[in-house]
Amino acid sequence: MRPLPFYKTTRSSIQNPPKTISVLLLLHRTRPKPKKKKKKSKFSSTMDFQTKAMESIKKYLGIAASIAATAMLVRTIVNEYLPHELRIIVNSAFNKLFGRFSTNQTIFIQKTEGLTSNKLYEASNTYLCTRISTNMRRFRVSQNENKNSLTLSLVDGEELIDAFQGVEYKWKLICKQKNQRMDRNWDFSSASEVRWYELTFHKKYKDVTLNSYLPHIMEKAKEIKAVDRRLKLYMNENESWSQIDLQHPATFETVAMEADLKKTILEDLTRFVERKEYYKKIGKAWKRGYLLFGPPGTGKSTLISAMANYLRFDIYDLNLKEVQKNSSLKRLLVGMKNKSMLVIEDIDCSIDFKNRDMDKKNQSDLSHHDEISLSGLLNFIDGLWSTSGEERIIVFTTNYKEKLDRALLRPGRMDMHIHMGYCVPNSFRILVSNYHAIDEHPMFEEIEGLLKEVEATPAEVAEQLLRSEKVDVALEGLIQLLQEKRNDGQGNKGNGKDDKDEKLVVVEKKEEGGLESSAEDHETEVVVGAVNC
Ligand SMILES: Nc1ncnc2c1ncn2[C@@H]1O[C@H](COP(=O)(O)OP(=O)(O)OP(=O)(O)O)[C@@H](O)[C@H]1O
Ligand SMILES: [Mg+2]
Repeated sequence: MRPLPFYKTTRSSIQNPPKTISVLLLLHRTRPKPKKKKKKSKFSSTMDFQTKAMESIKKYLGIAASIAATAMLVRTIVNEYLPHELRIIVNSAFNKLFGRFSTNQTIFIQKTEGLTSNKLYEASNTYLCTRISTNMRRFRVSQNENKNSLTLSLVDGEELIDAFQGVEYKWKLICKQKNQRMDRNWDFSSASEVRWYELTFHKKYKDVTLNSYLPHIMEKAKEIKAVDRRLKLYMNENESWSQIDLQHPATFETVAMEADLKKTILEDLTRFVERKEYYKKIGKAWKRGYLLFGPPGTGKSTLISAMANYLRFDIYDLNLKEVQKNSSLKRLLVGMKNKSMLVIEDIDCSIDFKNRDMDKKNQSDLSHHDEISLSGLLNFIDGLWSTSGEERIIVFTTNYKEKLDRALLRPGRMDMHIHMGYCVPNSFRILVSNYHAIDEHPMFEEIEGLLKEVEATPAEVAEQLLRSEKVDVALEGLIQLLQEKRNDGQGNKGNGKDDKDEKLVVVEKKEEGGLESSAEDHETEVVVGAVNC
């Protein structure tokens, strides 16, 4: 017999056990001995194995989750309550410990760095607005005063997944109220809130992130801002520029001109902005000149606005009558920003430009030394000014190309000469589609026939089209105007000053002496879209 636990075993007690003990003894004796189990395999069946495996996984996941939760809790407490120095020590210990197990790396992009704003944060903000999906659980929507479309953005704590060159990036915006315990080094600004982005990616893509992804975001943000920003129209008063928002709605779609010419100009502008490296290589200032000529009301100013809207360039409308001296002119030109257009309208009459010989005389005459002159303007545009900025377009307009000084027309000065002519059937179709949104009408045939006979400017045609919202009434008015012109004989083709066989002409002076020795490098004359009348 085996001794009972906790009972003092004496001979007499064994022989005469107390009553309760006897019962227990009985029970103890009568309890069937546990049968020895046959040795089985550890897992009786596959099911058993799977269940055990699941249980173990659950157990370990549970442990891992509770470790992570505890770690997060400790970390929060540390960040909230510990003094700065201690916090750094504890945090770096945490990072060392958990960093070993993590394959990810996280970059913090704070809104402010010290007192200044962080450009990378601003760029990320702009960039991420374009990456938000409307399928996200939560996102912010706003509408800017200057924009027609809605802007979507991230909300605090929401994650956004982005991809770049096959790498996945996780973005998260964090906003925190600043409190006294918050690290003073964290944010010096007076804002009551601190914000930052957390950018997480696999650590093997650290180099791609720093060398390609972040620069890509900066570049994209620049492009987005360029499209969003309001264009400015600068005008000179005395020696300084004053600015207003440029709100001219003209686009290349709405400018009424011959299709081939339009295409040529568009391609030329696009090539110009894409050729930064080429200009650098040939050692030429990154600028391009356009001379727009044609009768009043043919769309020269409209085309300038369309060019500015297309390139997203500000316009500097230089009134030369306001400028007395060459030195003032230089000051104004130097004050221009990059990515801008210098426009001098009616160059032939905006200043009493004597011919260049007179200019030379003036320069030798001390009394006229600083007086504004054509050579002063051209030399400055070609010389110092060109090298002080980038991406500049210069546009001169005139109603009388033949009156212009030869210096203005010489090759290399104005790269393209664009003739804006009277309204032709093609331009009429664009105008009528702009104003009345129609492509066909029974009266078109008569109008187009009349336009081939008489000279009417697009401005005149546009004015008629605007007279009534009813297209029939407007077109009848236009027919009447064109018939009157024909009957008067004044506007008949062949009589006017703008008597040309070609409605639209581009005379392009190609760049000379470029390193790229191709046919392009020779001076060429291109006639585009000649429409015989
Ligand atoms: N080619 C065109 N395409 C579209 N609209 C035009 C065109 N030409 C003229 N218009 C209309 O006529 C108006 C006057 O045109 P714009 O001021 O562009 O002519 P301009 O050639 O600059 O004249 P000016 O020589 O007198 O300065 C514009 O506001 C526009 O409504
Ligand atoms: Mg004009």
